[in-house]
This record gives sequence, C-alpha cells and structure tokens, in this order.
Amino acid sequence: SVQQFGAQGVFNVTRGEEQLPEALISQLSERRREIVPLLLLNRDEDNFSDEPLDSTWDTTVWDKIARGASRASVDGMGCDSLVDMQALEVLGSGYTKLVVKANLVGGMAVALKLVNEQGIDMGKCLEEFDEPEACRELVAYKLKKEMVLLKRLQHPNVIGLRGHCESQRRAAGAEGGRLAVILEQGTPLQMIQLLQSPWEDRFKVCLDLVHLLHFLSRSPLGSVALLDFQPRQFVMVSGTLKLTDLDDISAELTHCRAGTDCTLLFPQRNFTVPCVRGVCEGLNQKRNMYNAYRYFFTYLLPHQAPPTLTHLVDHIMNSTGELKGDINETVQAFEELLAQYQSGAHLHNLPAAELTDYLLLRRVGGSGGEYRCWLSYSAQGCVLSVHSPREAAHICNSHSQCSSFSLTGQRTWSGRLLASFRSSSAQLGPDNTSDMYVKKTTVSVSPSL
Ligand SMILES: Nc1ncnc2c1ncn2[C@@H]1O[C@H](COP(=O)(O)OP(=O)(O)OP(=O)(O)O)[C@@H](O)[C@H]1O
Repeated sequence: SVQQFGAQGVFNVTRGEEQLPEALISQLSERRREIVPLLLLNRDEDNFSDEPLDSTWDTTVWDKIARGASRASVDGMGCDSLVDMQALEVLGSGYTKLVVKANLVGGMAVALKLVNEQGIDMGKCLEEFDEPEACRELVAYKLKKEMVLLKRLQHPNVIGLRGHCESQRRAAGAEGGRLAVILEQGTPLQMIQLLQSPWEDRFKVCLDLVHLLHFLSRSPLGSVALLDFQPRQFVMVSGTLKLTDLDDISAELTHCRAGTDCTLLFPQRNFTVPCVRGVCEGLNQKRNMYNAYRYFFTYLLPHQAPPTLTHLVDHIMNSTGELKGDINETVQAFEELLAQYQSGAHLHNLPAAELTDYLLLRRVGGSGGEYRCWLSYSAQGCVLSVHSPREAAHICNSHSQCSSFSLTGQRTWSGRLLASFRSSSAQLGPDNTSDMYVKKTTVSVSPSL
C-alpha cells in the first residue's frame, strides 16, 4: 500500500485489487471460490456460481449470508453490539485466528474471533507479499468460511454463531476488511484438567463428541471430515463440548477404483474402507471416529470407569480403535453405557447390608471434617457422584477416614446425586436441604439435634 501524509498523520491508502501481485490475487480468488459450494445449497442460489469472483464478490456473499441469517434466526449481532464492550482478554490463538473474551453492554459474554496478526498464516503472507491489508483479507476468508460453515452446521455440539462485524472494505483513509466473528463464549478444552476430572465428566465429553460425529456424518453438507482433529479445536460451554474451529473440514467424497485407493493413514495404524460404486464408503466418518478414539477415548474413557461397566467401555474402545463399527453403532454403544450408568443396574451386586451400618438423620448437614479424595468434584473435600445412598455407603466404607456422608439433592448432568463424605471430626447441624448418613459405629450426635 502507498503511504500518504495527511492531517491525521500517516495512514494507508489501499491499492485496487488489480494492482496487487498476481499470485496474491489468485490466492484471494481461490479462497472466495472455496466458499461458493458452501453457499450453493439453497435453490434460490442456483446461479450464484456464474458471478465473477472479483473484489465486489464480498457484498454478494454477505448479502446471501445475511439472508440466510434471517431464515435461521441466528447471527443477529452486528457492529452495534460491540460498541462500548468491555474487558477484553485473550482466550486462545492459533495459526490463523485470535480469540478474545468480551463483555457486551447489557452483560452478555461473547467470544470474538479475529485475524491473528501474529499468527503463522498472516506471517507467511506478509513474508511473501508484504501487503498487510490484502494479507489480512486473505486470512479473513478462513474466518468467513468458518462463519458460513457455522451457519450450515448448527448443532448443540458446534459453537453458536451470534453475529459478525466487518469494517467497511477499503474506505478512504481507513484500513478495510477487519472482521470480528461473534460467538458464544466457551473455555478452551484442557486435557490435563479433564484427566483429573471424575469419570462421569470425561464420559460426557466423549458422548458429546460421538453425537457431534453422528451429526457430521449426515450433515446438510454431506458426510464431513474434520481434517485437523485435535482437542484444541474444541471448547466447553456450560459442561458441553463444542467444536469451534471449522475452517479445516472437508465434505468431499474420495473417488476410487479399488479398495486400495481407500486407505486411511494414521501414524500408528492404517485402515482400508471398501470402494463402493467408485466412492470410498464412509471414509470421512471413519477418519473422524479413529481420531476421536486416539485423541479422546483412549485418554478419557477407560481410566476409573465403574468396574461393572468396563465390559461396555472395552467394547467401545475395541470397536472404535479397530474401526469395526460405524458411527450409528458407536452412538448406540454410548447410549447403552449411559443408560446402564443412569439406571444403577450395574450396582446390583453391592452388598445390600452396607446401608444398614448408617443412621439416617433427615434435614441435617455437616461442616468441617472434610478430607480429600481422588477425582472429587470439590477441591476442598471429598464430593463424588452416586446413584443412591447405598452406593454412597459402599464408598464411605471403602475410605478409611469416612464416617458420614450427606446428600443435598444436587445432581450431576446424568442425574446422579452428589454426596459429600466427611470424617469423624465433622460437626452436624440442622440443614433443611440435606440428609446425613452417619456410621453407627462412630455416632455421637450432638444434643442440639
Ligand atoms: N468460542 C470460544 N470460546 C473460548 N475460546 C475459544 C473459542 N473459540 C476458540 N477458542 C480458543 O481459541 C483458540 C484458537 O481458535 P481457532 O482454533 O479457531 O484458531 P485457529 O487459528 O484455527 O487455530 P489452529 O492453529 O489450531 O487451527 C482455540 O484453540 C480455543 O482454545
């Protein structure tokens, strides 16, 4: 761009697109072209591909997107929503994008996705062309593609699109083409933290992932593969796993002449899927499933699974790790595991007599006497999820420090009860929200009760 000196100091005046290096023009055009098929799903967009893909193209695209928005009744927020927003803080960044946290006027918390000026994508383009504005525009196409995909692939396990704000392209004296995509806010997935979470929460992440893969296997775009499948492409929103990085996905079919053309290559394993009527059958779906196995299930599922459910967990590990079943069978296996876990049927073998070792004190709570236990829901004390008082009694009996436990009616996502376990130094007192079970051998009920 040409540097000019004016009353407001130095600013950039953008050159017309035709003056940019040819290689950069062709990359811009290629990025625009990538978005076209994603927009061509509605009948009213039949003739869209005939339009020239020059710099006026954006207006047409955003028109289409805005019209899509009114139909889908999402993406309602625009630049106005970002006026006077507060408390920007970086949530994450990658090769292409920077994600910041913003509190909008009215208190709504959102995530803004922007071009990462310090990212690898931007760096490469600048190194090659030294055209900051055009490079930003080139990188912003990945954000635009992601926006279109977020609209096409709406699902509870895909991050919600709230809107977008784009500064006027190439306005005189201003840097144009700055784009902020407004998303629901999540927290980046922390694998280390997840590994230290209760099995139930780790199972939920895997269950959410399976539901997402099921949707992607038959999405409005066809069967979609996540090409860059890593935990960092996901965030958690109120305990639900959501996919947030969609710029690197493919809905393409792989054509073949024989099964040998349909090989999935992974670092440790290769798989071949059948070639059916010239197309590799289920290739995208299987690629996603094996990635789910190697990045998620192996770490999250077997460790500390309820002993009586390990046969179901083993079955899932085996069928996904060997790609034996399809995604429908995998969803079924997960649902079966969930149903068993929720029903408590797996606990029938627990000794029935254990609960009789405890005295039930209704509307009594405890304070003090906290001790820490592995995979607790609370960092201070021992809080675990249980199916019933009977299971809690079994757990209490297995902890040497435990002499009582209380149930407050608080439940986990799957409906199990949260139980707080305490040692004999706990003080008991009236509490309308809690029932206390005290080991009869240690009972010393205070006179106030
Ligand atoms: N809605 C969100 N809420 C909170 N954090 C988010 C959100 N979306 C993304 N992030 C965080 O920002 C990071 C970067 O986002 P994203 O993955 O879209 O960028 P990218 O440049 O495509 O990354 P990569 O180099 O991994 O492909 C993510 O890894 C995630 O931790």
